[in-house]
Amino acid sequence: MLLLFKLHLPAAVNAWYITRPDSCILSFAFHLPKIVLMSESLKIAVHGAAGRMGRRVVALASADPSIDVMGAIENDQSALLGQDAGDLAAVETLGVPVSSKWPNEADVVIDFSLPEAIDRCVEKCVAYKTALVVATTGMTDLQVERLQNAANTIPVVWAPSMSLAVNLSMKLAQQITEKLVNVPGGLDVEIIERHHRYKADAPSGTALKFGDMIADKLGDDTIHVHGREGHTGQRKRNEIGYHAVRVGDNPGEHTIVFGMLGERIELNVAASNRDCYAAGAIAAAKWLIGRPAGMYDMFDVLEM
Ligand SMILES: NC(=O)C1=CN([C@@H]2O[C@H](COP(=O)(O)OP(=O)(O)OC[C@H]3O[C@@H](n4cnc5c(N)ncnc54)[C@H](OP(=O)(O)O)[C@@H]3O)[C@@H](O)[C@H]2O)C=CC1
Ligand SMILES: O=C(O)C1=N[C@H](C(=O)O)C[C@H](O)C1
Repeated sequence: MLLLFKLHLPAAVNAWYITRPDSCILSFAFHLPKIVLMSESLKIAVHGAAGRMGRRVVALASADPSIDVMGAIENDQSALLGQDAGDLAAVETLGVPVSSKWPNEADVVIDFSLPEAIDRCVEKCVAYKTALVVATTGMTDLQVERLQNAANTIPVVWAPSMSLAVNLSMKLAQQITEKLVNVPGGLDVEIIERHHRYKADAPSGTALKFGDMIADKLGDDTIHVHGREGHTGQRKRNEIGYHAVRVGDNPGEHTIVFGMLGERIELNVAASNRDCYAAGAIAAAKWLIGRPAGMYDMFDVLEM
């Protein structure tokens, strides 16, 4: 029997190979990419599998015939340990129990967890040379540094929003800023984000990324101001203001206000449900397989 597999190499070599199964080398040593047998399903483990996002990833991934959801990782205190991940996600029973044990056979881990959970996830993925999609927001600078170090060893996609519409809007926001940065009378940029009442971090990772990308075009002296209260004095020319609204079950909405004297533009991007993020993370997982170690984002995945 012959098996087909695809090999992604750092250089311009990226081709289809044919080999016999008994001569397959499943992974190269340190720094080199895994070779994934394309005749097999992509083995995905979900970190934070019982959470709001984890359940949607399980639901969408289990409906994809090219994916085998083989791990559903949760914290060792979770009341949901042992429950079937498919049942929790309200799809078919998958025979994959929610567990705190790390599945060492995964090709990719998709993480939608919490900052307090991310370090172990990164360590395990490095230890097992597993590709990693990180969607968790609110990480500390040190955690980001650790993730960046991990990307020297494994391929990582890291983005505060996996949504196509959000990533496109980020590019549009940069273009708008570029066009308006020197407008007579000056430009005021404010970012309003709205999320569900359960969200733990503020402002959203997405709002911060919008702010960073806009600041790139505004200039190095940009000041990031989080909310306003009291006798604040006049707004400074070089501020970006952030406002975090927490209401009901909003799955995520961002409005970037570009205010000028006499007119304004509001760029609004809103999710109707969480599937835009789950689908984006699954696309990132597929894209990541076979890539060399490195830090990637959704602009890479979406080729923007
Ligand atoms: N990049 C993107 O596109 C998106 C990112 N997000 C981000 O994803 C993260 C998760 O969001 P959401 O699903 O709403 O949050 P949830 O709180 O619903 O889910 C987080 C899950 O992680 C679990 N968890 C806690 N500790 C650990 C651990 N040590 N190991 C494994 N799992 C653990 C939690 O379990 P328990 O409840 O028992 O603590 C919970 O089930 C947030 O940071 C959010 O901002 C969300 C949407 C889109
Ligand atoms: O917690 C959420 O829900 C979301 N978090 C992400 C963020 O902080 O940017 C992405 C999305 O907006 C939903």
